[in-house]
Amino acid sequence: MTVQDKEQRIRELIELITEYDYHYYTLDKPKVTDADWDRLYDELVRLEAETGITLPNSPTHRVGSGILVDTFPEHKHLARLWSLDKAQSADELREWDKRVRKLILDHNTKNPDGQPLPEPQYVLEQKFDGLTINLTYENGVLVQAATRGRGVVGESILPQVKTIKSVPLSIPFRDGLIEVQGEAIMPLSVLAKYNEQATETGAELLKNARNAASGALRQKNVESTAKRNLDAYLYGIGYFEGIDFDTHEQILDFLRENRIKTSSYSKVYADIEAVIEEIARFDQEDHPHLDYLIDGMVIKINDLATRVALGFTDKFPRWAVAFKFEAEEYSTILQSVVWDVGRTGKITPTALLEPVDIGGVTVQRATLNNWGDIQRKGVQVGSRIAIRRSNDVIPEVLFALEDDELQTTPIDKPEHCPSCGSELVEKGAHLFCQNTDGCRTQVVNRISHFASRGGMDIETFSIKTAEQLFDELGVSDPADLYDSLSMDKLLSLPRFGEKKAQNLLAAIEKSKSKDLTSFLNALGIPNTGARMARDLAETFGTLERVQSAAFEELVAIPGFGDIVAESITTFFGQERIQQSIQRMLDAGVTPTHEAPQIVEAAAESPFFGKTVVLTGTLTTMGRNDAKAKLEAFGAKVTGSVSKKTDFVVAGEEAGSKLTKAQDLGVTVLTEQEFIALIGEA
Ligand SMILES: NC(=O)c1ccc[n+]([C@@H]2O[C@H](COP(=O)([O-])OP(=O)(O)OC[C@H]3O[C@@H](n4cnc5c(N)ncnc54)[C@H](O)[C@@H]3O)[C@@H](O)[C@H]2O)c1
Ligand SMILES: [Zn+2]
Repeated sequence: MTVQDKEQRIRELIELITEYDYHYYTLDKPKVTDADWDRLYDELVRLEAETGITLPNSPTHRVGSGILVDTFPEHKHLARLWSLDKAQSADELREWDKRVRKLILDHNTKNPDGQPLPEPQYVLEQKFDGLTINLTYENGVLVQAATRGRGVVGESILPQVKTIKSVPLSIPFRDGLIEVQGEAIMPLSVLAKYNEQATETGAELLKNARNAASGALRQKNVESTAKRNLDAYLYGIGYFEGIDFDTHEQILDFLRENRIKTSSYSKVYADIEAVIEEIARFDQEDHPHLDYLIDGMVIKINDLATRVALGFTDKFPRWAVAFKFEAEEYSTILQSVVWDVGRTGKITPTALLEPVDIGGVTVQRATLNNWGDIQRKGVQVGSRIAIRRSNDVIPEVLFALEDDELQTTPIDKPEHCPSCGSELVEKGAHLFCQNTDGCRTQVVNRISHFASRGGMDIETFSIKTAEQLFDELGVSDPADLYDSLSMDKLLSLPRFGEKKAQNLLAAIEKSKSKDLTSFLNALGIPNTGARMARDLAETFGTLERVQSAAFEELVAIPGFGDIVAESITTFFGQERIQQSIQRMLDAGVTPTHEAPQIVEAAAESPFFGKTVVLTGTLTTMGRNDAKAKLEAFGAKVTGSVSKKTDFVVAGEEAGSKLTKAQDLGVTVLTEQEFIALIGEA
């Protein structure tokens, strides 16, 4: 590239980034994923460094979007807000640490008579991904709340911020003026619930938690903001008078004393290697369990005098750096859609993608959930789409990115089952094949699920076995496994020797004594996962009682909504299912439930007969241990908080469940209180 080419590219990049920033910051409707944006931005930074050219409108010298809409009044921040320098790798963090130490050394050498700056201590925090907010408290009263905007001037969104219940409207500190900085976020559970409802009502989906938070706070109509149930974490004080601080830790303590919500996670290290280690641990162990979005972690120098000495570039402080986690959202082109039929007859679409590299893995498929989802997400063949990275399941198509230059065509709605060709029926968002016993793929999926590990765990049974049994022996119902297979029949099958047949029959025989939870899970009740199968077994104790459970009894189980309860009653109401179950029982299947062993002193325990929810990270004993202990004391441990919950045990970083418990007035125990009550035993 010649210098002219580079300058040309710089202009292009500035234009693109400016356009994307407008969509991201001002409209809350990103045109590209963060990963795409970061790539362009990094390219711009590199070209500017190579050429020494920085145009006056370059985003590399500016905080935020630069565009404020006139919907909201302006607020001039008392102390400017900044962007953060970024590190993508451990080595980049080491370089940053070196720079910091050199700056400190230089400062101390140049000022031999002054108070020398101490060796750096690093505070490690989570980098919340939402909308930056700056709260002004004047003599104890919240008088202003603003977005970051351009850093110097933001938008005043006080009425909107007041809808966030954890933001105190007044604080005990009444002796001056302070500005508290933080991030407003939408909890992931709130987002999921919102989108679930939007799916039912056909309303527009929220794309992700960041845009949702940002969009909600920039609603003119405060009632709409309130409905979004936002939360906020505050992590710093920019401007202060009437009080003084020496360290960041003191600031955090002050915030907590003033009942301002801070993250309970912040750790201090003297050494960058320890920081790097902890970041890796956190990303592995804690990150997946958070109920809010974070896009990385922030490392800040603890000592405030050092911060003043190190100062700022025109964009970010030299005393802090953000370690960015690998992006969650990536973009690619949707090339076509293939349809499959699952064990319940549900027809599911899979998107075939232009291959995209996600963390070293080439991804070519993503799930689209169902026909209704395709409509709502507005994706078409040829669309540029955002997909979400996930570690163990195939990625999900999130939404179509706006790109006017692409030729797209609507996705055809299938009329016939891809496996058996029978006509499909539309129910809500889903399409169904109703050829329950004759649809090969459907039957094979159903029987394989029945025999799988989480179900009846029939050893040696595979998809191949299910196919063979269906094709050659007409096995289409799980009950057929128990009352219509024989040695002779199996031996008549191709590739079935005596040994193999014997093993299969023995495994089937063994499965007859599987417990009730496994049996219920094996049946594959629609919308009812393994956890719910267990809840059913624990609540009702016997198969007959589960089969005859009424809708009201089912919705009373914590975590069971209308849809689940309805699915269960409908399922057991079907004659086909009743007959199948009866045949299995006649053949000697005995699905029974054993209640957990209760310790002798249980009746005296405060947890006896109570419903308990565990949330957050328990540091002294793992959640599984805690659960086992509680059950031994006759408690029921459930997954979600409702009015029926008696106790919530909140460990570190407890999220929405804790908030919900507080809202409902459920007794909340800290880990220490819990351990005191349960006894060390
Ligand atoms: N997709 C798009 O179109 C698009 C457009 C623009 C920007 N972006 C994304 O935004 C990023 C740049 O955004 P930015 O400059 O707004 O933010 P940044 O990444 O520079 O981070 C600064 C912000 O981090 C927040 N933060 C969260 N937790 C914090 C903590 N514990 N301590 C201190 N600060 C904390 C602060 O509110 C602060 O405003 C890019 O990397 C890109 O991924 C995407
Ligand atoms: Zn079919």
